[in-house]
Amino acid sequence: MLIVIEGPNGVGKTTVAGLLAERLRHRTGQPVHLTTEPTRTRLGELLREAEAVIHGRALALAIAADRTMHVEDEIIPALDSGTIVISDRYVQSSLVLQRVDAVDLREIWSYNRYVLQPAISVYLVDDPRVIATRLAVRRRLTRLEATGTPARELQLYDQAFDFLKRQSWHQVKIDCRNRDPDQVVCAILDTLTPMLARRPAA
Ligand SMILES: Nc1ncnc2c1ncn2[C@@H]1O[C@H](COP(=O)(O)OP(=O)(O)OP(=O)(O)O)[C@@H](O)[C@H]1O
Ligand SMILES: Cc1cn([C@H]2C[C@H](O)[C@@H](COP(=O)(O)O)O2)c(=O)[nH]c1=O
Repeated sequence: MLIVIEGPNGVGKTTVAGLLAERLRHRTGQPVHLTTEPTRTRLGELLREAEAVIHGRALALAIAADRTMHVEDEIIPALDSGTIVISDRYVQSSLVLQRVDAVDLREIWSYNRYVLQPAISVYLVDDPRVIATRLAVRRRLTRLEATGTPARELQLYDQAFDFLKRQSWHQVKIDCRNRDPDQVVCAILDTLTPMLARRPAA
């Protein structure tokens, strides 16, 4: 089962993905692999380092190439061995961040349309003012964080959510307002329960 965690910069994806991995290991007794995009491969690390200078279409293509390798070399082998995979960011991130970088939504989709559909894409939302307060205390913002605003990102994420719905993606939108990370993870687990029940026992 591939679960992806999406949402604007600073909404809590990394925090929630880590906690969710722990809870799922405990609840299912099955192996859980936590991963991220850009990946921790040489290409992914290069993209993180070079995000300030690679932009627009070139970045969209490079991110899609990193994702393709991620799926083929890391995600599918883990799924094939019965492991639950959680990815911190996936396609919805591209449908937002590359748009912030002035690439058209349909063009971004054309670079991503053949990737593996996740079992569920979890979109985290919060009050843009709360997110802005979190970003304000960061020592350094990435180029794309500095270019967009939480309110604009949320607007683009909503559009990407609707777009992916039309592509028949299984998605859920989780409202994180006034919820601590534990409560957010409980809300995600509630939506995963029927899917987990259909998995063979460990
Ligand atoms: N539900 C929550 N309530 C309060 N604080 C939270 C919550 N979730 C995350 N945080 C805090 O918000 C900050 C940003 O969280 P995190 O790094 O997980 O966000 P992110 O979405 O992964 O950000 P980015 O995309 O920029 O990497 C952290 O300091 C984290 O402890
Ligand atoms: C998956 C994905 C990532 N990016 C860029 C945006 C940021 O510079 C980094 C992600 O860093 P974070 O610590 O997770 O905030 O990668 C992108 O432009 N498009 C994508 O699809």
